[in-house]
Amino acid sequence: MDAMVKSLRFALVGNPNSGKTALFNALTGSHQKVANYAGVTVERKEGRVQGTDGKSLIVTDLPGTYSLRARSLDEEVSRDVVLGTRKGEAAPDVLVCVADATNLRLVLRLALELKQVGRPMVMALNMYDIAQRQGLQIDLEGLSRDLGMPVVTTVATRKRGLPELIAAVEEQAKHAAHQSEWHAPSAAEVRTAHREAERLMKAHVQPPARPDTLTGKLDAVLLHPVAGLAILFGVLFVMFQAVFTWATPAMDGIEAGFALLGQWLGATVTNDLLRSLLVDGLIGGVGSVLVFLPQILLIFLFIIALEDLGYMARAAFLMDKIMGGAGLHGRAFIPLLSSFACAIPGIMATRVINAKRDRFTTILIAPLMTCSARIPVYTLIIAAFIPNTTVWGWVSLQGLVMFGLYAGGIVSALLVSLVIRRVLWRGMVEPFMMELPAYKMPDIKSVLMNLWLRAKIFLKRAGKIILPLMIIVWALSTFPYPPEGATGPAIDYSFAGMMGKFLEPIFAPIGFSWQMVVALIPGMAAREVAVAVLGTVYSVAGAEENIGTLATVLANDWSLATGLSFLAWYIFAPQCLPTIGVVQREMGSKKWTAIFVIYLFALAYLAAFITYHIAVALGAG
Ligand SMILES: Nc1nc2c(ncn2[C@@H]2O[C@H](COP(=O)(O)OP(=O)(O)OP(=O)(O)O)[C@@H](O)[C@H]2O)c(=O)[nH]1
Ligand SMILES: [Mg+2]
Repeated sequence: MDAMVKSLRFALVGNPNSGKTALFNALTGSHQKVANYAGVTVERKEGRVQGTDGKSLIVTDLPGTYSLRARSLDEEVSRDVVLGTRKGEAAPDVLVCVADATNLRLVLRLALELKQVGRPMVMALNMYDIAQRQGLQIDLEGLSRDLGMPVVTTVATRKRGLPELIAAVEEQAKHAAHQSEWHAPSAAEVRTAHREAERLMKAHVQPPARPDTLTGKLDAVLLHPVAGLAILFGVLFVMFQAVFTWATPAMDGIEAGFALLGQWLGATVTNDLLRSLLVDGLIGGVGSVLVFLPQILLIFLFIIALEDLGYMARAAFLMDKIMGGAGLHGRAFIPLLSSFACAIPGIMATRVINAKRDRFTTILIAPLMTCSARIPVYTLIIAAFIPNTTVWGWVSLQGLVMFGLYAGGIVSALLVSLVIRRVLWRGMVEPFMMELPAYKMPDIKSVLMNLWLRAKIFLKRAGKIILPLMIIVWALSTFPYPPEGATGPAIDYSFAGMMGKFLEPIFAPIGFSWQMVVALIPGMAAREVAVAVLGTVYSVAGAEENIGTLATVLANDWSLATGLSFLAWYIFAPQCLPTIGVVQREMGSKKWTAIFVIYLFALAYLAAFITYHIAVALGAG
């Protein structure tokens, strides 16, 4: 019989950055993205929570919103779930209004608006730890009485107050929802709600005894138009320096490990074919990508810590002028920032931008932000062609080039946006007020958890995408065997060799060899596959004479001009089928997807062409 009883469903609604997702994660044990700025969650997420009597409850995390009068796609999601207007989906049994306890004014208005919907409600005063630290006095009973709903306090990041919250939800669920048709509030109703919220604040909330002065003091410097921008560039600069200097020992260790494993396998496996598959295909291929894990994690460590600190919202504020000048909406910053991890969540995050044109512009340039899958490609080519020296005494030249590649992507994105604004759609960019969260010390546990999730994503890709592809690539570069008496390396006679040579003329003008062409095709599945393919192709081609790392092999085989051209190609080329799929879904148009793919390939070819020929002219051919 129990299975027949429908699970109790409740939804977490609240202002952006109030800790809904942190609460959702704490309740369900999931690891949805949490960060200290508004607009992180753009989709609903469902999870299960253990109730008090062993029955499980279903909880929905929602994008942040200030009102049910939704203005963007993500706010529409929240409204539709709250009102139960989605097809085949009833409204949740209970609404939990999640509030940042240190910032109640706006959420009280939302709570009053939500009450009009008529569902049973609970108010969760989250971030109660910060409120207490500040000495903020909230009369919980009075607030609860006036709001007409239970008020519980929670600390999502420390899992405090969760049983009380669940108990309150279960208790409220016993009250039937009173039926009421929600209608968008009139101006007069908005004013009334505003007055009522002010009254509640006055009556029940005493201003903090120790207000947060740190945020203001830090912002005086960090938001300064000159000093602030200088600090922002300084921070990014240090990040890339660190990536090249700190990651090296770990990378060397992993590399040495794979080399040993390869040697051992080479000596123990007697079957030639199997040995080639293991050594050339798997270690030469997948191993050459896994080496980059330390660097990827270091970059993420920086990004996650800066996000948690609340600094990234400041970066958005600082960049707003520059972005606005290039015709980008201020809300484009966070989606573009997410794209540094991967363009897919970045493109989805554009849902917070309400004007379609601003949103489309952002989608079109999102892949120009350097995603983590490019790190292996960039690092490999940099290690091969850029000497590991310091300039000006202490700056790592390799780190400087990496910084340049990231900057190259950003500057190109701004230029493309400028062109789109001039050619496709003119008109004003909507003004936008960025909300600045209070600074918070990053939570070490959650930073480490986030890093671990990143590592898992990277390793999963290596196992699920790269590994199977490498088996195919290895087979294509091994068969058919060369004819009797052949003189060249075996790969020249293989299917891969034939394909590469067939397509080579297209890429010859930008200095690519046929081996690189072989790498580009499976590289469409995921960018870092190109590194794995190069690893396999070169290792199949001549394991004997090419002792040393892949980077050394490339340095011997390619000219500097070819290396630079490959880097330029990689800034632009839309070499990632999953991204193209998401663009199609989010733009909802085949025509726009085609424009997206064609313009990026055209830019990639052009950039590589120019780079190659300038480099050759300067004597790097
Ligand atoms: N100190 C403290 N920090 C918290 C608490 N709850 C959440 N945070 C932090 O607050 C920030 C925002 O949390 P999120 O869960 O991303 O907020 P959200 O409401 O889901 O935000 P959106 O998805 O943008 O609407 C993160 O940096 C969290 O680590 C809390 O109870 N105490
Ligand atoms: Mg969220």
